[in-house]
Amino acid sequence: MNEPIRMKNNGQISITLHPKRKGTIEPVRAIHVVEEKTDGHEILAEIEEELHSLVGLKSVKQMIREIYAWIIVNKKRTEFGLKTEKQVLHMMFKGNPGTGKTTVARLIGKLFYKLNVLSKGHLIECERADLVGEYIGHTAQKTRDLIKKAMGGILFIDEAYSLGRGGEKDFGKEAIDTLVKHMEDHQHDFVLILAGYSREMDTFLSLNPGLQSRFPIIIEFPDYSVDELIQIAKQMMKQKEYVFSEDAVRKLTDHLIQTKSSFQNVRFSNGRYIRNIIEKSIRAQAMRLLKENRYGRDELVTIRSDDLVFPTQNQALY
Ligand SMILES: Nc1ncnc2c1ncn2[C@@H]1O[C@H](COP(=O)(O)OP(=O)(O)OP(=O)(O)O)[C@@H](O)[C@H]1O
Repeated sequence: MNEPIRMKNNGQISITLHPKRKGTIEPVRAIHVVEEKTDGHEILAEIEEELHSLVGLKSVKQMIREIYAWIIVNKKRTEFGLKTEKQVLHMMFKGNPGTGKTTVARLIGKLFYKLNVLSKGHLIECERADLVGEYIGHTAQKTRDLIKKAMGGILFIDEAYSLGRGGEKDFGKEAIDTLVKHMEDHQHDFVLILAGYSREMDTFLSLNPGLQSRFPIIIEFPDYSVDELIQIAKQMMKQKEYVFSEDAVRKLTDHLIQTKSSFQNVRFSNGRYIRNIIEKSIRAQAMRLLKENRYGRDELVTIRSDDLVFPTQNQALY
């Protein structure tokens, strides 16, 4: 984490400032304020490490690197008094459930905190019901309260298209208007991410033409391939200190091939589906071990093919 004041190798004192960050210090004449020279590389290394832990998402990773480069270069240009592009960082994430949208939003929060773009970098996740109220004025108040909580961080609205559901007369419109007002007034205090399924988000934007230009960064999250889903599964298992037997990997692969083909063009819930299988299978393994009364280390960590529990068709959807 950045310290507000740091002595550098060359004897200069660097102050890292953010207008809203607690404990920051106003620069005084005697102190030469310089931009951290090493920070950029350190942050990039940390970000690369985090990106590495995400399976697939090649174009998402590329986009994050571009945003990173854009912020750094803009900072450097400012130092030389050069013109910079207006840095609007509100974003739209389009993709099916479980494709990593929330995970990436959290990562972007961390990145912006490290780059001093946001003072806290936390994520406030919400959906229509959290924003929309029941009477005139209630929605604006609820929306404002959430924006307040998100100050210094990211306001992530899942299934954002549902705000446009009821048209002009719906309170969703009031929520959109309040959001738009605040994203202009507090442009540098929070980042708004609207997330949702691609098709619905496109319809939502076509019905609210003024919105599109306010979200210059649009990231598409594709469905994962079977190979990627297996990698995600192995990674989740590793984090929980479990492994699949070879048979279990084969059975899971076959199941995913079959499920994905039967869900073509429908919303398959990707990483969330995998997490579901793992949680259910861990419980099934525990029942088996109890029955067999076998508690060796290998037994405790291994999920066998007959431990695997697959969700029903409906659970695969959302
Ligand atoms: N690329 C990935 N690498 C590793 N794990 C992933 C990846 N994508 C998703 N996951 C895992 O899958 C699960 C669902 O991901 P996440 O909640 O980020 O998806 P989402 O797109 O926000 O879904 P939803 O909109 O349905 O909430 C999480 O447990 C997450 O850690």
